Amino acid sequence: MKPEHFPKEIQAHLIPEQNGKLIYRCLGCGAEHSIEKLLYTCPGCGAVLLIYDENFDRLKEIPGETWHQIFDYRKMLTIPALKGIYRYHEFIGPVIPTDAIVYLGEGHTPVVEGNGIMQEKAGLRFYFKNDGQNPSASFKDRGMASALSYINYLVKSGMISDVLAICASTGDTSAAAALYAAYLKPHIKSAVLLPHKKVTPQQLGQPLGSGASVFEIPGVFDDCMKVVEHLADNYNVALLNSKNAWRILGQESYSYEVAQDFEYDMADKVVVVPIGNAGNITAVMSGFLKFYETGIISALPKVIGVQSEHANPVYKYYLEPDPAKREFVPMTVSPSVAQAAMIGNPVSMPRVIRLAEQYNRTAGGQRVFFISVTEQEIMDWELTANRNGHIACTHGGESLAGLVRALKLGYVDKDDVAVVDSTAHALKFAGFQQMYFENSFPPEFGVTPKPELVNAPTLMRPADLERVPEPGNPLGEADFKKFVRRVSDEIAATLKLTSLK
Ligand SMILES: N[C@@H](CCOP(=O)(O)O)C(=O)O
Repeated sequence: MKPEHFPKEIQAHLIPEQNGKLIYRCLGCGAEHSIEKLLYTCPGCGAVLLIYDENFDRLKEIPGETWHQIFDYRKMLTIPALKGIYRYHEFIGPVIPTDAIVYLGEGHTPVVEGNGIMQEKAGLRFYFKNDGQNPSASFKDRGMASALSYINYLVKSGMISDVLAICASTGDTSAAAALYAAYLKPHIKSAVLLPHKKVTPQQLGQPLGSGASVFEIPGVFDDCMKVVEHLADNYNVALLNSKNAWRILGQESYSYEVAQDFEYDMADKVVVVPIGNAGNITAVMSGFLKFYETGIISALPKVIGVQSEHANPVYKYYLEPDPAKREFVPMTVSPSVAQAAMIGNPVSMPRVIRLAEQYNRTAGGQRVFFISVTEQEIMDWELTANRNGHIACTHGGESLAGLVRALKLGYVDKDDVAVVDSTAHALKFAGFQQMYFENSFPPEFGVTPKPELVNAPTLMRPADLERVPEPGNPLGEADFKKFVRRVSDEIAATLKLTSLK
């Protein structure tokens, strides 16, 4: 549909204008800095930043119902720049002109309801939001679309050139960074730092395939992150981790989509996300707060942040009920099947502390909860979900395990409706499924397979057949007939099939 065919009152809002006045604000000293320079930490005190729109109040002048129509009508447009996360342009990057927006198919990921079996097992109605169906197969594409669109805008405006984008990664961020940077060739090149042997083969293949410079570093993600921070402080590089506040803006699209997916009715809703570097839960809280402040939603959903007990520094911080006594202690992580979240010192921790407090205060009571789950629970829930028609990754399993535990702890009510984040595609973490099926987990994971969740292929090679087909060496007609009949008979016997004759 063309803009002129939409209702008159919506036409004026349909194509967003370059607007807003964005600034970086320091979460430590409160100083404000211009966005014309790429900043990751406050030049004054070194604390992390968030981006605020000084003209945000103009968005409140549009009634909530009108915003619903704007976003709903934008769904029907065929303008690529507005097909992804920038459907919510006014909230994500109002300073970015539409011709600088990079769209690779990110966002608007499916929301798939758990079937009857799963809902009964979980104890409440829930949906998976499949962020593995983003272009690089994880939610990081939301943040990269935002960060790289902004960098593209700076390049197009002549403010920067020959950008070397760099990140540390447990595997998803690097795939997304390399993909978006490759699209913006030759202006942007990328380099990614990965902890050696701590990303899956699929994740290692992604930045290599996109042409990034890939560096494997001894240690864990937290060590890589320190190197990237050092590089960003001392060299001319663009840091693409979620320390870069533009990433957070893009990842807020997750909340906007959940709101739109549920017709902006967030009462009795629960949004469950795993926590690693903590950029995601930061963005989720920030996004819902912005929609609430502008009247687009009239209730704040509960937000549940889930961590594995092998990497749960955020959960441990919130174990202390008295906010004045809480102290954040980075932890040494142990091997985890939720490998992308194997992070002991999340860079966004100060943002989580700030936004969780604001979220609960705005809601008038506790709406943000933190849960820790075992490696066993993560694997069991992931495999159970996938046996019931989902494509959840281990982090999806972690989220679902967290939801079930939150229900038991009374944070969630059985009549609530939950949206569970599967942050990446199951295929990225297929190796953990294989370890489960083969009972080959190293002892430090603490995972023992449940026989009913184990699966393995059966080789059908009837012993009495002298010859079977081989590539490039087909059987003669008689041998082939025999082969088909014998293999069919064995499959039928194994599956106890009833004969039609
Ligand atoms: N899980 C992440 C770790 C880095 O997170 P980021 O959001 O700060 O980039 C990954 O996939 O690398």
